[in-house]
Amino acid sequence: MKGDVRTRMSTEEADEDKQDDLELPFFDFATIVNATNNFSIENKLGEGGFGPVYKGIFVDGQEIAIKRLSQSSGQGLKEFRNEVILCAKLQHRNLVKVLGYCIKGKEKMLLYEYMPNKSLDLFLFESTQSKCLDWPVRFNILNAIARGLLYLHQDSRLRIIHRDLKASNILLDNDMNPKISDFGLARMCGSDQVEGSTSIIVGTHGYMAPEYAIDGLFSTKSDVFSFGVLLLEIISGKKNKAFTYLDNNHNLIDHAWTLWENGTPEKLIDACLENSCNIFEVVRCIQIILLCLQHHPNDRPNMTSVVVMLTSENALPSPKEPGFLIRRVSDEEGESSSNKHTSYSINEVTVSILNAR
Ligand SMILES: Nc1ncnc2c1ncn2[C@@H]1O[C@H](COP(=O)(O)OP(=O)(O)OP(=O)(O)O)[C@@H](O)[C@H]1O
Repeated sequence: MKGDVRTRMSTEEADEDKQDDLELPFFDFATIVNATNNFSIENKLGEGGFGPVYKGIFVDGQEIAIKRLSQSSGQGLKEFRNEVILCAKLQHRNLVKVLGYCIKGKEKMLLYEYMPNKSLDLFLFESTQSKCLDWPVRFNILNAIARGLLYLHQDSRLRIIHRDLKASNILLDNDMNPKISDFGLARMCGSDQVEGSTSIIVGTHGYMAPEYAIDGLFSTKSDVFSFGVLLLEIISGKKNKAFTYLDNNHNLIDHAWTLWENGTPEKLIDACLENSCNIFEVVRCIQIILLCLQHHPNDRPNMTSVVVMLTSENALPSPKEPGFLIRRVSDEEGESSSNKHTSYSINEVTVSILNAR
């Protein structure tokens, strides 16, 4: 890496914070302060559950994004190290590249490649982005996400379950190529292990598979469910969690299933795609989505099959009913942030199961 100057320790104190077993370059705090104009508000790109993200520019002109973990985020050194360790071992054109890290006292930061078009959610859901992404762009995005996820599940040195796949974790480069980001919640599993369980459910409402939201069981197939939700949002231009139709008990997954059963899946398609979409391709994608959203993990395809289905014209199986939908009571009462991480013990959570058929 060309940044020897940047990684050089400026103080003895910085040396103390360097974690020698982390395989990523260490950047000293002064370098980052300089690159972000002392974390100025003008440099702020956004804010997630773990803290603000800033744009930075190194003295040689290289642009970077810096995630500064807020001390109240709940992400401790353990999760931080988890993300750093995972990121160091992962390399794929559809995963965001992590350039290094910085720890100074209680400050913990991750440095990423800068993605000029920020995140997919801004294009799909924000009214400020007036430009409609046309179908070829969306189709490229969803195919590329599928390949990134396939790499995580099967082709990387490790087998990774992401656990927080969603539109705001898909970053877009200059040419609108997507890269999956945010590995803070990801879990490694051994070559034979395909699932795990936890009593602490972390993830994002609207994207969690039922077996994960209810029983804390996560697997590559719970990621496949989240991928299905993400695709549904890409095709409809609507946010699953925010979508309501006729009554509050009818969300986007339910709506998609109803349209499918009625033989009118094309009604799901984002209205602004009217002139750019290939209707057969989109309806095929909707069928793939519904296969990914099936209630039982074993019924869902793995990512190898999904990639094949997206790129071939082979006949597809018929989907069974989608998974249960979960909401916390506080959501129904109108939680202010629609995009917050949930982190709660399943014993404490009050869930209402919608569409329990
Ligand atoms: N590498 C990057 N390049 C450009 N913008 C980025 C980059 N990483 C993050 N951002 C911007 O910062 C915002 C916050 O990102 P972050 O990953 O912290 O949270 P999030 O995914 O939006 O939410 P959550 O933490 O709940 O998952 C993103 O939505 C995106 O707009």
